[in-house]
Amino acid sequence: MATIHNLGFPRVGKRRELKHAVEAYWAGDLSRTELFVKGQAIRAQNWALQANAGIALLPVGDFAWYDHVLATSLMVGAIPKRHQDDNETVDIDTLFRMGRGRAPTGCACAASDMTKWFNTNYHYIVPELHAGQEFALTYTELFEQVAEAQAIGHQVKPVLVGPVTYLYLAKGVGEEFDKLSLLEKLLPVYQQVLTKLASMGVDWVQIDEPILALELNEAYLTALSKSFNVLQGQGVKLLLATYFGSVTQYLPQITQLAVDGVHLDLVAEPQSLDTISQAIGVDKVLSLGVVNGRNIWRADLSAVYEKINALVTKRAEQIWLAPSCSLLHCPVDLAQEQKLDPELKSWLAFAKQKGSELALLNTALQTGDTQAINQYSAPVKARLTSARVNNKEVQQRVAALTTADGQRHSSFNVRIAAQHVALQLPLLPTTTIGSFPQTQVIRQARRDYKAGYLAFADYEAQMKAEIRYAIEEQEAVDLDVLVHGEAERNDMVEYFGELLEGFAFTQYGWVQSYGTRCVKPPVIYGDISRSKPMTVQWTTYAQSQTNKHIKGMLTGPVTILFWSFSRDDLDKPTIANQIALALRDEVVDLERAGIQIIQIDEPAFREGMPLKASQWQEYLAWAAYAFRVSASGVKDETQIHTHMCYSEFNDIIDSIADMDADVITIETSRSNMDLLNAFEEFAYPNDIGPGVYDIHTPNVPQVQWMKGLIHTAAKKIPVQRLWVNPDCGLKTRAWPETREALKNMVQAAKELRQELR
Ligand SMILES: CN1c2c(nc(N)[nH]c2=O)NC[C@@H]1CNc1ccc(C(=O)N[C@@H](CCC(=O)N[C@@H](CCC(=O)N[C@@H](CCC(=O)O)C(=O)O)C(=O)O)C(=O)O)cc1
Ligand SMILES: N[C@@H](CCS)C(=O)O
Ligand SMILES: [Zn+2]
Repeated sequence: MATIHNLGFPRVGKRRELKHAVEAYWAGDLSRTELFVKGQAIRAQNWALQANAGIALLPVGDFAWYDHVLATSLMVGAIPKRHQDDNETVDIDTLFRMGRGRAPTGCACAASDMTKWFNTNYHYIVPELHAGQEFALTYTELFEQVAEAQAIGHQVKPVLVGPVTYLYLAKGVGEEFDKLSLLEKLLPVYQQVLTKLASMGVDWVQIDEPILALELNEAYLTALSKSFNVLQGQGVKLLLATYFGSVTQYLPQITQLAVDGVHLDLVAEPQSLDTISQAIGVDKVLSLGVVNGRNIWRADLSAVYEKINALVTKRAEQIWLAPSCSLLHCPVDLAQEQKLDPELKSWLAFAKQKGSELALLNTALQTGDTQAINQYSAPVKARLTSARVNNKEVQQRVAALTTADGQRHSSFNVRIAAQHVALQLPLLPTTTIGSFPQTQVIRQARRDYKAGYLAFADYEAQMKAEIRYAIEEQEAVDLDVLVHGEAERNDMVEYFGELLEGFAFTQYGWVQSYGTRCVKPPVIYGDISRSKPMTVQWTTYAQSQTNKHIKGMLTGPVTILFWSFSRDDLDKPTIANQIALALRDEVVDLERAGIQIIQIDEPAFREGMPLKASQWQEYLAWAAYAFRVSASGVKDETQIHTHMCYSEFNDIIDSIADMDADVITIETSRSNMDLLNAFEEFAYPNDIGPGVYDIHTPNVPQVQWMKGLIHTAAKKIPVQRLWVNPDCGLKTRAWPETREALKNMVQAAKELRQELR
C-alpha cells in the first residue's frame, strides 16, 4: 500500500487563528508565552486534520510565524545586523523585525525585501547575504515542533527549504559575489539539523528544491548535486521535493542525486509516468503529486487511478502519494462553507478534503475497487457540461476580439500631450496607489452588512462617509491626484469576483499572502460577464466631493485571473479576455461618468509568468493584450494608469511597455530605486511613478530620504515623466502614520519641483 504524505499544510488556521494571535502579540494584547500556546494549538489542529483525513506522514516545519523562508534565515543565522537587538539575542522578535521592520522589542528599522514565491500569490522575505557570510545553527524551533508532533503520536517528516533554493532566492548585499560560493558554509548547518533530527528518531526529511521547475544554469545543477552529496548519510532519509512545474529536462541529473526519494508534481508534469519511473530507480521512493495542491477543484480520482494504477502495482511500497505541492496555497476546510450553492460545492475540495482524496484513491489502488472513486469523481465530470458554466454571448464576444480592440486610438506621445492639456497637473504629480486604511470600523460595518445586521442604505452611507474622510485627508496633505480609498472593497480581487457573473466566493477560503495578511481568492467556475457597473457609483461620489481629479480604480484582467482560483476547463488567455471585456465596459462607463484618470492594477502580471523562461513570450503577449483590451475603449485624453508591486521587472520591461499604460506606478523603495535600472536601460517610453516609500511598515518615511530617492529616480528617468507615490496601497496602514507619511511625501515632491525645474 502506498504511503500518503503531505508536503505542507496551510498554517493560518481554519479561521485565521494564526493571524489573530500574531497581530494580538504585536499589539501587546498577547504575551509571548500565550502566542506560543496559540501556535502549538494551531499546529496540533493541523496535524489532527491531516491525520484524520488519512495522511500517514505529516509535515513539520511547514508552520511559520510569518514566512518559512524567513524562518530558514533565522535557523541558519542569516540575520542582518540592523535586525539584531543590543544583546544580539535571536528570538521571535528578531524574526518579526526582519519581516516587517518592527516587533514588540528592539528598534524599528527597514524590513528585508519581500517578493513573490515562484508564480504564487505568497510572498517570502528575501534572505540578505553578503560576501563572506557566516552561517550557524541559530534558531531551533523546528526541533521543538518535531518533538511536539511526536508527543501527540504522529509520524513526522520535517520539511526544509533546500539549501540551493535558499541561496537562489537570496539577495546579495554589499560587494558583488557569487551566492553559490556560500553553499560550502551553509551545508554544515543543514548537516547539523539533519543529525539532530536523526537523533530525535526522524526517519525521513523533505528537502524542497522547487528551483528545479525553473530553467537553471549548470552552476545550480552542480550545486544541487554537491548539496545532496554532503547532506546524505546524516542518519535520515532524504526526499527531494520538486513542485510547481515539470522537471523532465533535469531527470538525468535528478536520478544522480544522493537522495532516497523524489517527489514530482504530476499535475504540472506532462511527461509520461513510464519515463519517470524508468528514470527514478526502484531503490528510491517515488512520490507522486497527484492531487492539485494549488487549486480548489475536486480531483478526478478515476482519471488519476487510470494514470497511476499500473505503476503503483509495479513499484508497490516504493510509491508515495501526495498533493502536487504544499497546501499552503489552498484554503483549509470546505466543510466550513455554509453559503455555497450545493452543486458548486460538489465541485470543490480544500486542504482537508485533498487529504481524504488521497486516502480514497489509495484504497481503490489497494483493492482494485473503483466504485467509490468513480462516485466521488462524478461531479467533476458533470461540471464540464453544467449549464451554469457556459455563456454563449460571452464566448462570441471573446471570439470576435481583434488586434484593434487591444489598441488605444493614438500613440503615447499624442495621448500624453492631450492629457497634459486636459489634466493640468504639476511637475512630479503626487498620488497614491488606491487603498486607504481598512480600519476595524470599516471591516466591522461590512461584516454587519453581510450578516444582515446593517441595511444596505446604512452600509452605503457609512462607506460614503469613509470616502469623504479619505478625500478630506488627501486634500489636507495636498496630493494632486486623489483616490476614493477603496473602503467598500474587502479585497481588490474578491470585490470584483463578488460582482461579476461566473465567479463564486467563499466565507472562509483564506490563503496566506504574506505575514499575517490573507486573501480569499474567488472561484472562477464559468464564463465571465458584468451585469452592472461595479465602481462607477463610488467613484463618481468621490469625484463629487472634490475639485481635484479622482483616479478611478480597477483590478486588471491578468491579476483577477491569477489571484482567483480559476477554472481548469478553459485556457487562461480566453478567461483573461473575458475579464478584460467586462472591465473594458467598466472603464468606458467611468469615462462617461466624467472620470479622467483610471488605474487598472496589474500586480500579478509578473506572477502569472510561466516558470520556464522559454514560455514567457507567449504568456506576455496574451497578458499584455488582455490588459490593453481592458484599457483601450477610452479617448486619448483619458489617462490610464497601471500599478505593479513586489516583482522583478528587469526581464519583462518590453512587455510592460507593450501594455501601453500612460502611467505605471511600481514598487522600488525597498531596493533604493534599483528596479528603475531596467526602465532606464530599456528607455521605457511612458510615465512612471516609482514608489518612494515602503507601505509594509508603520515607520514614517522622512522627507530627505524620499527626496534622495526621487533624485536617484530623476537620474534614470526624465523628470517630466516621473510621478511621486508610495510603493503600494495603504490598506494595511493606520491613519496616523499614513497622514504623516503622505505629508512628508508631498513635501519632498514640492521641494524637488523647485530644485529640478
Ligand atoms: C496587494 N496585495 C494583494 C494580493 N492579493 C490580493 N488578492 N489582494 C491584494 O490586495 N497579493 C499581493 C498583495 C498582498 N497584500 C495584501 C494586503 C492586505 C491584505 C489584507 O489586509 N487582508 C485582510 C483580509 C481582507 C478581507 O477580505 N477583509 C474582509 C473581512 C473579512 C472577515 O473578517 N471575515 C470574517 C468572517 C465573515 C463571515 O462571513 O462570517 C472572519 O474571517 O472572521 C472585509 O474587509 O470585508 C486580512 O485580514 O488579512 C491582504 C493582502
Ligand atoms: N489599488 C490597490 C493596489 C494594490 S496592489 C491598493 O491600493 O491596495
Ligand atoms: Zn501594489
